[in-house]
Amino acid sequence: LVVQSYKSEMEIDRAIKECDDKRLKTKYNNAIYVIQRALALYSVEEVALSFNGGKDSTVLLHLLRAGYYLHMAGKNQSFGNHGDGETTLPIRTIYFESPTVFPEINSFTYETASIFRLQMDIVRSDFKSGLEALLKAKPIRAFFLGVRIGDPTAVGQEQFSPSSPGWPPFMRVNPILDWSYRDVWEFLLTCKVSYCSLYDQGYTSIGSIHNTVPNALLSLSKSTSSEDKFKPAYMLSDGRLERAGRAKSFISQPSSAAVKGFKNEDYFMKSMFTASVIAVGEEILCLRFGTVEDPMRSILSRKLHSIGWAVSHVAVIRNDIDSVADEVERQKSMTDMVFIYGGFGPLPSDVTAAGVAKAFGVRMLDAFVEINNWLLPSLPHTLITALLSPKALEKEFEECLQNLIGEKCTVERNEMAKLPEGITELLHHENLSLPLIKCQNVIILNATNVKELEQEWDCLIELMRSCGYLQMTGPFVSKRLATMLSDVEIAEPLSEICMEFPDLVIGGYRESRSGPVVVTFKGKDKARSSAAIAALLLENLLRFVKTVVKDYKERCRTDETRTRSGVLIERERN
Ligand SMILES: Cc1cc2nc3c(=O)[nH]c(=O)nc-3n(C[C@H](O)[C@H](O)[C@H](O)COP(=O)(O)O)c2cc1C
Ligand SMILES: Nc1ncnc2c1ncn2[C@@H]1O[C@H](COP(=O)(O)OP(=O)(O)OP(=O)(O)O)[C@@H](O)[C@H]1O
Ligand SMILES: [Mg+2]
Repeated sequence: LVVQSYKSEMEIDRAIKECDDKRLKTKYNNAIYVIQRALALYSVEEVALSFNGGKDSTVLLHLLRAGYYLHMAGKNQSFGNHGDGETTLPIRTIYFESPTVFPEINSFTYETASIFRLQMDIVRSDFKSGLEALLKAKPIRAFFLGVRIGDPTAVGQEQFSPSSPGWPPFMRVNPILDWSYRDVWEFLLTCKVSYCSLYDQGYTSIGSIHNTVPNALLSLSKSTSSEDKFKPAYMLSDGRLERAGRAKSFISQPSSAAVKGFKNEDYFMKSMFTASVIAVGEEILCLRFGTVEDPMRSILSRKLHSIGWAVSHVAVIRNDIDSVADEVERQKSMTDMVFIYGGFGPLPSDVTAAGVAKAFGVRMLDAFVEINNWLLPSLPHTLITALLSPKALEKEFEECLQNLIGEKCTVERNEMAKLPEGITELLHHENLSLPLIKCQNVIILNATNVKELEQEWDCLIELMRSCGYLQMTGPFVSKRLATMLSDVEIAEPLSEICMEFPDLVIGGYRESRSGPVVVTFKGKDKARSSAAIAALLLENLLRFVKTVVKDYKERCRTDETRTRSGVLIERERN
């Protein structure tokens, strides 16, 4: 039995007011201000606390208790008291209980609800439909959430943010949006409130049982094993690594990115990792000069194919922030990973990073301030995957640039050191003079030619593989058939084969107007492509015979010597 330490809302307020941590006091006062604004805007029935037993929502619960107490005190009204000295928070609490939640989180949530006498609604469907049903049944207009800057879901959010398009209408109130990992632990420890026991076992951010492990940076032994002992979460000195115990999830979003002419792409894209490749630059677009070739696009696509990824979209766009932002915004939600290059160099015309920032709705960093003393922790080899603090990040990038171009860099250096705020990770490799920039699922490559691209790719693969960002699957195998049959003649048998082989992408193109139609079969399993080809040949046998007869008749009529007998020549290409 875990006995939670009970603290009254007055004690919470007092603990902060009496501590000598100025930063925590400021964060606390701001959060209380946001809570009080929300309580002034909405009635108690119209607000709800979104609570899931995580550390951030535990902070939020106690802030809300204190905030509600102060709000009522301001109105000279008393807080709900049961006469037994215990108080209750009359704000509805919502818990989305999932079957893959840690039992420790679940029991902490229920225990907390019981101790603080929360009216807790348990929702067992997904967030969106759960919220839809809830809003129909209850007068809720705003939810308090423990979202913090740096959380993947925080991008573009403010302390008051309306729900996203496509979600039911409500206000998201984020009182601890600007709190750091350290602030969260300062608060929990200063107020001496209970938190879920998993945080004492090395968990630093908790998702589902399938994607969360203790944070390896808290491990007490050198080699990681299942019997490892871990330090408690509050010992993590670098909060940027809070999510290091979270596996990256790369579930492909149902992709509507069409690869023209490919019949099975919907099925295919859903079961594959997909990437888009975006080239930025007037010179690549050939809009004005029409001369520069860009072999990088096809090389990048081939490299992606070689690790089993499908390239679902390739674009060349103009060198301006809005074009980059529009394209990145579309592609980042359509594909698993976006690779962007060009528009990036020691010129003030660099717009790629600014466009990426705009696509995510974040700012570019301005002038840099001194380096934080907790920058560059001694991480495994050359990789820093942390979400660096904006200032530190900028400085770090700037230093790399300075090493690279030395004294020559003047004004442009500062321009180049600007990076999207809060979403940037720098990927360092000893063979790269400049780190690669990763903004969530967008990778900004610095390469300006094929040789540089190949080197960056090798480093990227090594780095991404080591931290699980890029899932390698088997390479694609592609087989081709060339036929002199007309498009109309092959359409029907091909669509039948497509239905029979949904795991293959089957497409067709013409090498020239009068040349053969080339049918391509792409998939992970060579035997499946061969089987599809065999089936197509069989399917065609009858039509083939018919065509020969028809050709013969036509030739007799027109005296034409050219045969259209549709000889199928099998070629193979890996
Ligand atoms: C009360 C509530 C409101 C939410 N509102 C939105 C929203 O407006 N837009 C959105 O994309 N996600 C919304 N979500 C989903 C969250 O962004 C996020 O997916 C969820 O908290 C799960 O986070 P996790 O995947 O890190 O566990 C909401 C979730 C909750 C609990
Ligand atoms: N299953 C859920 N039920 C109710 N609210 C949730 C749920 N999942 C997330 N939330 C809301 O979203 C906020 C942010 O979730 P997030 O996972 O980042 O933080 P946490 O769970 O509180 O802490 P941790 O980062 O340690 O997991 C939570 O504080 C909570 O308000
Ligand atoms: Mg969580």
